[in-house]
Amino acid sequence: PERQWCLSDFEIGKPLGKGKFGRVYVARERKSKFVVALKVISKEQLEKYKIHHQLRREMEIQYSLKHPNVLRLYGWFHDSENVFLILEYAHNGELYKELSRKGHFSEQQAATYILSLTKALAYCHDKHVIHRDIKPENLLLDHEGRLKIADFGWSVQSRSKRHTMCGTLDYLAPEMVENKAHDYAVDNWTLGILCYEFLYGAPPFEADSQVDTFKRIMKVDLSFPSTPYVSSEAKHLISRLLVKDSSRRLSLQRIMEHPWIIKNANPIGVCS
Ligand SMILES: CC[C@@H](NC(=O)c1cc2[nH]nc(NC(=O)c3ccc(N4CCN(C)CC4)cc3)c2s1)c1ccccc1
Repeated sequence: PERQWCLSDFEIGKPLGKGKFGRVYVARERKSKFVVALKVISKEQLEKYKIHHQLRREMEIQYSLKHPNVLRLYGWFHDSENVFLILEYAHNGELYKELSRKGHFSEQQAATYILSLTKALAYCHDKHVIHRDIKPENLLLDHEGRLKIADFGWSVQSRSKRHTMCGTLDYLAPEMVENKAHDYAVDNWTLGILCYEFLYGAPPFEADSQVDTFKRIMKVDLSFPSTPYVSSEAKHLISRLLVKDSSRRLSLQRIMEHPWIIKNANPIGVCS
């Protein structure tokens, strides 16, 4: 069976990030010198926010997923105060930092990331997992610049549960904004949002207030700026994903076969 880990097995390095629940540090396993990311969640927080079931689901889901574009969960352990998740280390950090640094991605870079995401989501949906919280903050880059989906804190095993979402509305599909039962197609909508944001540098329904974003999502108030230049194939793909009726959104399979993806994406998932 998997060996039992404990904190003294690791040398803890610098903090990598802070989420609503917990913090992540780079760490190195002493014997193998293998570098990981250690996510620490205090048991006090688990009690306070009653997120045991969410954490358990995140662990079970992420532990079972083994895909090149999904961040691995290698194991976990706990001590008297904390629960520790031993996660794959993504050496190049958060994709959104690269996006804000570059302003927007080239069509090749954007298509490569969208293809990686689509393959990862097809794999997750195959295992009846809906991530539901795909946004640039949850996308990491490994040492080769390969995209990794992280933080399955909001994912569910196919049955859609009622829950309150926190954070930005920008990525929420209409059925989630309306808190209707939703299905896998929410992730397809989000792919449309991300494709737009990768190419233009901002999400399509951004507004000054949450209420206005809400209204723009419900109206699917989509428009394409004249700069930067974006090909009509890219706009076609985005328009076939940002569709209110979830049953009419382009399927993951059809995204992989879309002319813009075929023409621009690097199939090995890494751009030169
Ligand atoms: C996605 C959020 C989630 N994060 C994880 O689970 C995370 C899991 C995981 N594995 N590897 C990571 N790597 C980094 O965070 C990272 C950040 C910056 C880096 N660089 C800075 C710039 N430099 C030029 C190159 C190196 C390198 C690695 C993270 S974050 C989370 C959830 C709850 C609490 C905290 C964090």
